[in-house]
Amino acid sequence: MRIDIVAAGRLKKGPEAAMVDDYLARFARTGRGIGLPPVGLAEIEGRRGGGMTAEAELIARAIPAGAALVMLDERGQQVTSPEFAARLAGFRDAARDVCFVIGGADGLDPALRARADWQIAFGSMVWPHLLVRVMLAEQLYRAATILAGSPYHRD
Ligand SMILES: C[S@@+](CC[C@H](N)C(=O)[O-])C[C@H]1O[C@@H](n2cnc3c(N)ncnc32)[C@H](O)[C@@H]1O
Repeated sequence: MRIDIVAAGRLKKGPEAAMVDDYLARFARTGRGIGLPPVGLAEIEGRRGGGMTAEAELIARAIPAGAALVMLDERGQQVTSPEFAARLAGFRDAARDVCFVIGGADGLDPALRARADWQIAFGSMVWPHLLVRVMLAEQLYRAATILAGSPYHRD
C-alpha cells in the first residue's frame, strides 16, 4: 500500500508547512507498527491564469495509477474521525493505494471530481487549500492513533 497527497499550491516555510510536516512525521511513526506507510506529498503548481482544467491535468498526472481517489471537497461526505480511520484501514487491508487530492483556489475540476472513489468534506464551509492540507494531515495522524489504540483521540 502507498498513501499520497496530491495538493494544489506550494507551501512556503511557515506555520502551515510546519504543522503538515509535524503531523505527517507523527503519522509515519504511529503508522509504522500498524501497516501504514509514510505519506508522500506532491505539490502541484499550475501556471498563473492557467485555470482549473490545466491544474486538473497536472493533478491527474501526479496521481499514482490504480490508487483509490479520495477528493477533498466541501460538497463531499462528512464523516467522523473513527469512520475515516476505518476506511483507511479498509484500504490498507485490501492492499489498495490511496491518493488524497486537494484543489486550488478555483476548486477541483468537475471532470476530475467525477473520477473520485470517495469525496469527503471537513464541514460545508470553504477552507483555504493550505489549511485543508493541515487538517488532512492531522486527520491522518488521528486515524493512525485510533487504529493503533493510542489515547490521542477521545470521543
Ligand atoms: C479554496 S477551496 C476552493 C473552493 C472553490 N470555490 C470551489 O468551488 O471548490 C480549495 C480546495 O480546498 C479544499 N476544501 C475547501 N473547503 C473544504 C471543505 N470544507 N472540505 C474539504 N475540502 C475542502 C478542496 O479540495 C478545494 O478544492
